[in-house]
Amino acid sequence: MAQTCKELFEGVECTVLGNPDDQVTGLAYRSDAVKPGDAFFCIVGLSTDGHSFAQDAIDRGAKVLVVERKVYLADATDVTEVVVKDSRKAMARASANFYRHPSRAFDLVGVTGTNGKTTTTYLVESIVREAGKRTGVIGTVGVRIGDAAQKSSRTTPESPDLQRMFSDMRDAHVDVVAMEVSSHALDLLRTWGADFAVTAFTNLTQDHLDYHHTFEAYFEAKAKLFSKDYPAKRVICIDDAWGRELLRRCSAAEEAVISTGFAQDAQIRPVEVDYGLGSTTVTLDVRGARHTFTYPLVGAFNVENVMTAFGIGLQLGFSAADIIDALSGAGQVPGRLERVAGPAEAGIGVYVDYAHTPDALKKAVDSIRDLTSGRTICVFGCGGDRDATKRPIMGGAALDADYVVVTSDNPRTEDALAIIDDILVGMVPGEGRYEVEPDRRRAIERALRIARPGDAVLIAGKGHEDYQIIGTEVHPFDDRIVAAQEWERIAASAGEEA
Ligand SMILES: CC(=O)N[C@H]1[C@@H](OP(=O)(O)OP(=O)(O)OC[C@H]2O[C@@H](n3ccc(=O)[nH]c3=O)[C@H](O)[C@@H]2O)O[C@H](CO)[C@@H](O)[C@@H]1O[C@H](C)C(=O)N[C@@H](C)C(=O)N[C@H](CCC(=O)O)C(=O)O
Ligand SMILES: Nc1ncnc2c1ncn2[C@@H]1O[C@H](COP(=O)(O)OP(=O)(O)OP(=O)(O)O)[C@@H](O)[C@H]1O
Ligand SMILES: N[C@H](CCC[C@H](N)C(=O)O)C(=O)O
Ligand SMILES: [Mg+2]
Repeated sequence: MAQTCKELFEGVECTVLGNPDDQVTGLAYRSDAVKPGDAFFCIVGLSTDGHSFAQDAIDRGAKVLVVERKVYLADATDVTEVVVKDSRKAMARASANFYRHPSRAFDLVGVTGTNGKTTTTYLVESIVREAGKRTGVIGTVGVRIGDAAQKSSRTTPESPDLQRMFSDMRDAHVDVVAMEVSSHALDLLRTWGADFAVTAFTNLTQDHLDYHHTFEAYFEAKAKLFSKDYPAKRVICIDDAWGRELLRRCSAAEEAVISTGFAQDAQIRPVEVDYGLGSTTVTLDVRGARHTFTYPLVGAFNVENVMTAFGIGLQLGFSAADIIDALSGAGQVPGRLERVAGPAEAGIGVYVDYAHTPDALKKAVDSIRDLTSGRTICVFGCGGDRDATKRPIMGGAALDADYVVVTSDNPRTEDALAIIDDILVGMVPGEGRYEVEPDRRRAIERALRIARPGDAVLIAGKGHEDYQIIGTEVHPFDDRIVAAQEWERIAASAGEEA
């Protein structure tokens, strides 16, 4: 794929210093990833300034530099400089231009909110597939085109990566792409220039205050997906005040909105819910029509996700009957209340879940506790180099369980014990109902040893992750595998003792 500078920057306000007919063969935003013929975007970042890597990019063969200020490289006369106001915005638009607006070739669904994005995109995927259509999925668990999966290091990739994925999906004749849109992505313009058919909101509770600083700024980042920058049909869960505010804004703009939630005035709302251990039966009122069905997800929060997915399905033009068939047969979302098989035979429910925010942890613990006859034991920790203010609140939320083993998540470059100290600040009223075991494998073992038939163990925070980041090293670690291994060891030693 190659384009002239002129084609690449169509629609971008810019000054081209050099030859506008120069051919660009690729896009890069990290100097060490530059290939000969690339355009390199110099981005003023949060920790460093991409302009200072311009020479490195040229040394690696960059043909075009996109800059917010001229870098005047003395020995780079054959390099074209494109001066723009905002490198990120220019990068997003140029990426869409470079791949020739692939998101116009399918229906793009964007799901945002603090929790529930991954789950909702998986449910949307089931709905589309049930109708015999092709899907693409982009999010925390990875990228999928039909059944072909790729790993991805971001929930929402940077714009050149995102548009390349869209282009691959267009080539695969995908009909609908369901993607998660993180608040970082909206703030950093990763989805700028993408054409959405439907955008959906799940909820807003505390997370990422290290990045956004205030709740209002966090909300306004999410709200961008519902602004005139992203015209689309909308689905909004109105169970919190932020969803209601979005509904107000979209209704004022006379947009096609479906509201969902437990709220009495939601257009899709539950009339009756019967929560089971492995499934839930719900009667939904869908704009006046009643539908009763059973689907294989548990917990009240998943009722919200199911309703949001239902709304997205309707906005995409699928019938209620097809949506219900799909939701009834939806598969397990990896690492979301995923049951570990071994202990189940001994009457102990062990669940791995990705709850890594206060609201998610509270809801996950409460959902398990409500379904368990015995005690609920929770193992969790908090990630390092991320919002530290959520740690004590998560400590308090975990105490909804009968017993808690506080451990490490991904400490990253922070001291694991210091993170645990932050968590314990919120656990004072729970004196005697928790213990600390910083080694995550030992903590999981400990919880499994404490559990008796009828009890449940919730291992929270890492869900589908198959690694643990300690310092800057990435070690293999998968809660589901570790729990199965530790259970096997415990069961074997119990067998020997008997
Ligand atoms: C907070 C955040 O999102 N930061 C993103 C941001 O980094 P930054 O502004 O700090 O960039 P920087 O390090 O100052 O560098 C400035 C520029 O110089 C470039 N550079 C830097 C070094 C070098 O040697 N050469 C070089 O060219 C960088 O590529 C960058 O373009 O821009 C970079 C690319 O330009 C991203 O890689 C980076 O994501 C970092 C790695 C990250 O961890 N992001 C996470 C928090 C994130 O986005 N998470 C959300 C999930 C949220 C959720 O669902 O819970 C996600 O969507 O994944
Ligand atoms: N609608 C919801 N409301 C509150 N908590 C939820 C909801 N849906 C899921 N959760 C909880 O949040 C965890 C993460 O769910 P999911 O992965 O679907 O969310 P996400 O928004 O994609 O998260 P991330 O920001 O990490 O991408 C689940 O494991 C569960 O504990
Ligand atoms: N998308 C989330 C993932 C957190 C998962 C948790 N295991 C951690 O490492 O903190 C984030 O970047 O905040
Ligand atoms: Mg996700």
